[in-house]
Amino acid sequence: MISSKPKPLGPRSKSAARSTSALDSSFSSPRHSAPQLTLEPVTIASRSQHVHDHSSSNRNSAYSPLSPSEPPRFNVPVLTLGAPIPSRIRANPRPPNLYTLESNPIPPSTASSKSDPQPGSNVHENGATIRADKTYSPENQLNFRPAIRTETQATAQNQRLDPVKGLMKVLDKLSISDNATSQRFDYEGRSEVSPEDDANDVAFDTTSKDSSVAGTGIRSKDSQSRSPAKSPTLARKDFCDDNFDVISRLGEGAGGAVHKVMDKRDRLTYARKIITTRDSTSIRQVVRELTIIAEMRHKNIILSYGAYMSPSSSEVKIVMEYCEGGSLESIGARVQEIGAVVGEKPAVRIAEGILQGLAYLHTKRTIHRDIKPSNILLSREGVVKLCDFGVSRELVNSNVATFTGTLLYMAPERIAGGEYNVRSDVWSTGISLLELVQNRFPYPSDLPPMEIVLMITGGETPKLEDDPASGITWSPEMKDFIKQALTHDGALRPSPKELLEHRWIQTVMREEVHMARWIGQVWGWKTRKGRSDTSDSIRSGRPSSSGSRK
Ligand SMILES: Nc1ncnc2c1ncn2[C@@H]1O[C@H](COP(=O)(O)OP(=O)(O)OP(=O)(O)O)[C@@H](O)[C@H]1O
Repeated sequence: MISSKPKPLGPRSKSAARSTSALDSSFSSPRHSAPQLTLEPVTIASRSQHVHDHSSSNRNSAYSPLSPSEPPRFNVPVLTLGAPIPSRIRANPRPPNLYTLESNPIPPSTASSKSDPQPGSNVHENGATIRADKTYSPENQLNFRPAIRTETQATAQNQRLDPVKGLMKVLDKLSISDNATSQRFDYEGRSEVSPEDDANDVAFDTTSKDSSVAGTGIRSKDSQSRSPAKSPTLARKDFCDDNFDVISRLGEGAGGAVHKVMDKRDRLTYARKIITTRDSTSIRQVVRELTIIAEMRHKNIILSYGAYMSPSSSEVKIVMEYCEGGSLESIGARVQEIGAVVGEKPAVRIAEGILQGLAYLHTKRTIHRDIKPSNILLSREGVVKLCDFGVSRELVNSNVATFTGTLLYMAPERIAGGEYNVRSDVWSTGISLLELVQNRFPYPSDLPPMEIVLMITGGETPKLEDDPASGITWSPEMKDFIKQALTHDGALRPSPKELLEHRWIQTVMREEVHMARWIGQVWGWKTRKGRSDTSDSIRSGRPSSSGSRK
């Protein structure tokens, strides 16, 4: 028995990865033979703080930097845990967003002068080839439902140069319809699926009898807070600052902060994203985001309840469902913190949820364009919810060469400024998953952006590799899945729908995984009996009998 007292770790230090345990080991048969470790409670932020606040800023402040005497333990250039690290790479294994390049998709002047390409023809712009199945202009940015589109097009001349007017119109239309909370669509956008019918989607209701999540034995930590699904009377309501209590700060992105808020009128909890509209460009961005999210109804896409603009400020506030499970970024950090690893079964559920969400977006002619761990949320029941459509846009945006999103997760073709499509989101999914299961970013992280760009575009493709030192072995199917997702050539890379057919998804999805329990284990949520659900097998790294990592 090795006894290891956790040392203060850098945010993504790999020392924890050496003392791993499969987070799903309680309901799986791990293939790894991780050393048995006694992990003492880590000396970082309290568990309750993690449950309610997954902000990266909070998390970062909870960690101490590696002590100068302790060598960094994560690996370069890519994939094998434990290799030494060049001195040029600092201890922080993943930098913050290196940069996010944003630009207005079409300046009004350009838009008004541009002649619309014929559907089906190819548009060449800034080195990118775009299939112009549909044209993109500020006019249809301001629309979010087909019926309104026609009307808006009719008044396009008036609106083109008035983004504030367009924003107000979108805000006005955005409030959710009375029955929207009970309506979901499959990823083909065909059939409606109600949360009650969907066994995976027990989300939205922590109001039932005993505030526990169905079947999990996990009692809601915040029995006073409720999610909105079972309150049809309040499905449509007016949102304004006065009606909300801010409970905690969940995080902050480029656009603004996200808070957990509670509606004082009914004590329902939401996540509220603030976007500061400094100028017409950011207003256009907000309009784009609102336009996209207002259309989305899928269990793997964050549900938006409405938006409002504070009269006294230039802020737009988007009210959306609160995802108690946090982002993959916060989950990854937490998993590392407790000295565990994510097993294949939960990994496959997460992968499947992301791909279903992307496939659905594709049916809506949308690519996300900013898939990364902080934009992949999990509900309390462990259901994936893609969020942050601030930089996503319609597939046929004629200015697709606009270089947005986070560089680190960008597909090679995007970085190279070439043609891209929904398959670029698949690359970002592969990098995000690889980072999650390996507990480290797949590329050397503190390299100057240009060096990372060269690695990504130069074809240095990360792989999922076993970690013999920790006794971790991944299935060949999972390795192949990652390999397919990270196909360097965007044209050869599978689409989300194609990747859903991969045998790793197909086989492992058949196995039972209790994602609600898993996410409860990750965050150490209390069970009905009042004890933490972070089971002994997670803490100790106890290998299960058959030694499979699944
Ligand atoms: N609906 C939600 N429920 C719970 N947490 C959320 C929700 N939406 C966002 N968050 C948290 O807030 C953080 C900030 O979200 P946001 O979308 O503003 O920015 P980001 O994705 O982190 O960065 P950027 O927008 O700059 O790329 C996320 O990382 C996530 O942890």
